[in-house]
Amino acid sequence: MTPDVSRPAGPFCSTAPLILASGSPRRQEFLKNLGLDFQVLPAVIDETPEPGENSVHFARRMALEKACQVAGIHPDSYIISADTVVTVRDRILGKPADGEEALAMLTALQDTTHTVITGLCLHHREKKITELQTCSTEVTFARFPETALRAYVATGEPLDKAGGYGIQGIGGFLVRHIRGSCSNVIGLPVSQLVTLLLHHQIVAPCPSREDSL
Ligand SMILES: Cc1cn([C@H]2C[C@H](O)[C@@H](COP(=O)(O)OP(=O)(O)OP(=O)(O)O)O2)c(=O)[nH]c1=O
Repeated sequence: MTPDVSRPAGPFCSTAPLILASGSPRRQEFLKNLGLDFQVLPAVIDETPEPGENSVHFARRMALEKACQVAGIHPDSYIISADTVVTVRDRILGKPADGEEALAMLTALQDTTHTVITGLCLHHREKKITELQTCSTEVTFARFPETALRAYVATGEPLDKAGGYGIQGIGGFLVRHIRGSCSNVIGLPVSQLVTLLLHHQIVAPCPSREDSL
């Protein structure tokens, strides 16, 4: 593989075959920034909550199902998967189906605090390793006129994102306060993930980086 010279080398190196079971460009970017070599293999699963299922259970179940599906094809690799949902007043908000649903989600989040929950899974079928964790972040939105929300939806940014916004992009204007991991809101609790990867010795600090100080 040709190294990407425009990107500074990340602080870690992979020590085992690693698969990201996600089509999310944000999750891919996080792993690239860490310096990891990995393959991308998005899982295709039914992402519908069971009746009465709470958000934490749902996000964990989705992350586990994504990992297990890809493990069926690659039982000899470590698989990372995640699922991010927004929850407000006991409702689970996934990705909006269209602009109208995105607007309804953003309206429900106005001037209030919601929780962003990510289920994170690290799985290796042959080694019988399944780590399933949760990360929660509280996000408080300001209030804006409906015309502003409509104009934001028209940018197209909300459509592939849970809750109908992207904190890392234009949607940053919606957020008055955040408590907890920001990377978690963007789809991957990176600090928690690196702790897991180091614990299982799947990544190591990159020796060339350590020596170049
Ligand atoms: C709230 C919020 C969500 N998101 C994204 C993170 C996730 O990619 C997405 C939630 O959908 P997910 O179903 O978690 O992930 P995905 O469909 O993008 O990818 P895959 O199912 O293949 O793993 O919303 C942001 O990028 N910024 C935000 O501020």
